[in-house]
Amino acid sequence: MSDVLLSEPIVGLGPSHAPRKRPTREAAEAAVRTLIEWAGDDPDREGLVGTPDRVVRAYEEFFEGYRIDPVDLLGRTFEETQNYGDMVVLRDVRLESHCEHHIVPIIGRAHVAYLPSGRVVGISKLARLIEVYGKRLQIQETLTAQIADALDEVLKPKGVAVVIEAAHMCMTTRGIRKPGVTMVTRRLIGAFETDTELRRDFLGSISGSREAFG
Ligand SMILES: Nc1nc2c(ncn2[C@@H]2O[C@H](COP(=O)(O)OP(=O)(O)OP(=O)(O)O)[C@@H](O)[C@H]2O)c(=O)[nH]1
Ligand SMILES: [Zn+2]
Repeated sequence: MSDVLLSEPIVGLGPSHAPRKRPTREAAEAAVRTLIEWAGDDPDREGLVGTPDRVVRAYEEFFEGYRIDPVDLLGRTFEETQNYGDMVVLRDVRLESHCEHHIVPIIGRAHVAYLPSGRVVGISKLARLIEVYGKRLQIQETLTAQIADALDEVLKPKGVAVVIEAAHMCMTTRGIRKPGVTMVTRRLIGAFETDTELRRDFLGSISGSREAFG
């Protein structure tokens, strides 16, 4: 199997995302073919003959977050805010990721808040930040921490809060098979950690938010 250098390196904050080599597309398709055979089917039958190509294209979509730099994403900020200083909350952002243990979906919702110190970021960039880290192989704790830390490091606000509620298909469709179970994780930084009233405000503003697991 010959390796080619990624045209764009895997990027991100934190030590686990150093630029890496990745295998060729042909090698990736061959691996899917092997998995089809492992499952017990014939990769040459009509219905499956295009599947390795489709799976590799799906992987490009599921994991495109490795090729997007969250720092660039949050780079454009606005300072003309009439000194707006209260918290900004984006709630009920649908979250789609893949569990790094079984490579099956994690589906849920994320709530992100920050307390600006002068600068604000375009609201869509918060949703994009969730996507960048969601479209990588993850465990929910790391995903939560990465989103919060990126916002904190780039925007340098007075505080950041991230809450994720998600269902893990590796727990619902296999293994222990417990449908309806959701995992809740949170990362509170700065004022959200130290100011009890602010934290209560934030948690109140996301409670009773709508269902997003469908
Ligand atoms: N903490 C945490 N655990 C996760 C997450 N996603 C999946 N897991 C768990 O990761 C664990 C992997 O356990 P292993 O014993 O190595 O794998 P396994 O034999 O497939 O485990 P089972 O799922 O229990 O069948 C399982 O307990 C999963 O439920 C996550 O986001 N955070
Ligand atoms: Zn899993």
